[in-house]
Amino acid sequence: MTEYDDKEHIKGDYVWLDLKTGREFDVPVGAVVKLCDSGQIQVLDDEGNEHWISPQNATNIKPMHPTSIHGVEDMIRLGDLNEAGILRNLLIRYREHLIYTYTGSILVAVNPYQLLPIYTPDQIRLYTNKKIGEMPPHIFAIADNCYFNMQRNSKDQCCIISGESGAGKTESTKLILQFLAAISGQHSWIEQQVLEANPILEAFGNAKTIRNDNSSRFGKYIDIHFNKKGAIEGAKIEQYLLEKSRVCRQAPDERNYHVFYCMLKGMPPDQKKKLGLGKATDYNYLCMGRCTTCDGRDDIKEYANIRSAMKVLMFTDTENWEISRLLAAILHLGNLRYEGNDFNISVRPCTVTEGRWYDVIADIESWDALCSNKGNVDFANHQVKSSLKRTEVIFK
Ligand SMILES: Nc1ncnc2c1ncn2[C@@H]1O[C@H](COP(=O)(O)OP(=O)(O)OP(=O)(O)O)[C@@H](O)[C@H]1O
Repeated sequence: MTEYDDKEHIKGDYVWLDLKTGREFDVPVGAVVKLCDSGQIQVLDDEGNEHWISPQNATNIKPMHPTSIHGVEDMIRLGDLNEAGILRNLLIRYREHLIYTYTGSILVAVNPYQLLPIYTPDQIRLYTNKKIGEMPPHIFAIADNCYFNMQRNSKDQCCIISGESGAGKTESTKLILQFLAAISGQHSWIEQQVLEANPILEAFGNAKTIRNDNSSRFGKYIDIHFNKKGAIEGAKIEQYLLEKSRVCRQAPDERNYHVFYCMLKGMPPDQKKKLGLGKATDYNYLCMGRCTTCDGRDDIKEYANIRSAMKVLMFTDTENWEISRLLAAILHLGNLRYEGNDFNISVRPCTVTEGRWYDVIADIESWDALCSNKGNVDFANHQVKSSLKRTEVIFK
């Protein structure tokens, strides 16, 4: 027993309150003693609830270590280094809009779900060329540390960003890139291209899910190359495990990839006419989740951003048009309906009973490439009733 957990509780003391509810994630919460009256103790917990603790339940409260009372910037310093201590530390800091906290060299970020004024050019300047710990915890401090370790030691550096869906990984990645681009100096075309790759990747690889309106449905590894002077010279982005099934199916309240909705909202009418495109609700592949819009996302504006990012990345007009045609063909193909003709032979022909814009579908030169990528799929041996599934197989 330490000195601080051996004493009588008095008004104003901070304690850990273990309500022992038996529920999942049952951890003690912080509380402050409001009253001590003939053995009974009244406490007010961090969530604003009052509790009376009888002498029989006195073991439900334990004194709090002084480091947990007002929180610490580096959780290594917590006297109560346990789940309750960590969670309370993050909570009280979060309530003061301090979303970043260190645990040694690891940065813990709590998603604020609001734009905080902590990513300005002034903040970038403040965090440039500082040792970790010299300034309050910040994602810029981690980026700065990597950059200067790379320069000082001539060694590659790596940041791993992990967390559950919606935790803020994508935003953190963008902030690190923004910081590196700002401090590496020259503001070159290459730097611009590295930054502008994001809107394109997000358009084709992010979607609205029930947990995150802009959920990345793939993992990525971004390799940034710096020259000897520390300027960005190039980048390579590798993507892993794209959730291909989303092209054909979406869970309730979820959307397909952003690019489809952006294209239908933002493409000029004459181009849409050529591709036979209508509105999102016209396409099976876009409305399975019964959700074609996304609060807080402006698909028209996003389409303009995608197009300008494509310009920066030097996609030609022909390439842009081919991409639009491919996207349109996917949507039309999703609207086709089939009927089997003869179920007695192994290669079962079928008739398309419903569908329009065959020319857009048939005219896609890349179909062959798409299908041959699926090398092992034997279309002939699938049941004709699963023709719809076959269409999906092409996309997956
Ligand atoms: N630092 C931040 N400041 C303000 N808002 C943020 C911050 N980090 C995240 N958000 C908000 O939270 C949302 C979800 O974050 P983000 O897309 O980065 O999560 P994620 O971890 O990449 O999720 P997923 O694994 O689903 O892709 C963002 O769209 C943004 O609104």
